[in-house]
Amino acid sequence: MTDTGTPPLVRLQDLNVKFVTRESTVSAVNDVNLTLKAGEVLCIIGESGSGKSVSMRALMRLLPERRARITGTVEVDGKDVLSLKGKELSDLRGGLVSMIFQEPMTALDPVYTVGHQIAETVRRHEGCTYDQGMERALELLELVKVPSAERRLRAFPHELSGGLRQRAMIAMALSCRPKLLLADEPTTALDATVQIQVLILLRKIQAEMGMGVIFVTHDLGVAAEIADRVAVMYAGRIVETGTVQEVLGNPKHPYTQGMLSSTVHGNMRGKDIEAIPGSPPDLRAMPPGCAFAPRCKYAEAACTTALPPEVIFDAGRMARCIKVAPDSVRQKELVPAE
Ligand SMILES: Nc1ncnc2c1ncn2[C@@H]1O[C@H](COP(=O)(O)OP(=O)(O)OP(=O)(O)O)[C@@H](O)[C@H]1O
Repeated sequence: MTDTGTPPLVRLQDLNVKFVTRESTVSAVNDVNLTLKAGEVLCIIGESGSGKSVSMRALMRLLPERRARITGTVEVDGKDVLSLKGKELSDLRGGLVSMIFQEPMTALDPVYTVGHQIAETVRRHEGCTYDQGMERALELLELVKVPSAERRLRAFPHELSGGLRQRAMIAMALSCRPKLLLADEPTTALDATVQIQVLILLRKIQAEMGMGVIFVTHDLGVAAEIADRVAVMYAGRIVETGTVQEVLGNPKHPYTQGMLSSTVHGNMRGKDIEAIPGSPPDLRAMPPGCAFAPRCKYAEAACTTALPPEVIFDAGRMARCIKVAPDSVRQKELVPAE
């Protein structure tokens, strides 16, 4: 439950995803706990391979069913996503939840005009006529600020610039009036000016529609721009959560601190940028203790033998690090390694 007594829009509880092949098992997502309230923007940040996309895909059940072993609880709008079948699952994907990606051509079909694709989606979803669908397509292109929207309805995706294609994909994603939008690095491929325009637009539409958004990025600047709350992932685990101000302004986990000091931001002229040494662990052979310990300048012996507990500071403010835990927690709650 949220503090207003309503169930959260998204609840992930002890989510684990393993990819099993004959040769190896990849622990891509480990014991992830997250909630998202309706109308809130959560950014999941972390470097490549940290499990951000796999967590999003688990939410929409878009992982290869035979290879991906998913355990735990995934609830969206009170629905138990992992047990949905057939029509219930397509209602989730085509209505309640929408997803936008870095590459718009994964969502847009190159052989149909932009207007046709949006109109068809609206027609199927709302049971209206094709012409009504086309009217809504026009409204949606105007909503995402595509200039000369009427003319762009008749354009094929390849006739649009990268920024306009991104806007067309957002229009398409909004066409089913989703309660939840999953955004997987949707602005990463755009140049900085276009990126900021798309982020501001998304934030505005999200607030107007009261839509929940989970936004995946490796870019702290993007998180600062769009997020209400932030979850930092490292090697498949959430290592820190909090409001965007708390996490970026007062990071508690050494990994978050390292990411911030290795990022160029504000007026850094004359200041050193400090890269985090080393690289993330092999997800096929995870170390027994904290996965960040081999790269952490504060690591002590205990960090390499037992998994650090989630240290909760306030509702929603957590860091998984024994260095920030009070002594009582350090003595009692160190979780033995599996
Ligand atoms: N279908 C799959 N089969 C096997 N392993 C996979 C599969 N999909 C993802 N993985 C592995 O799961 C791990 C997490 O991947 P994920 O795509 O979630 O990372 P990410 O944080 O989103 O990174 P990026 O920013 O590069 O997209 C990676 O090691 C990846 O190789």
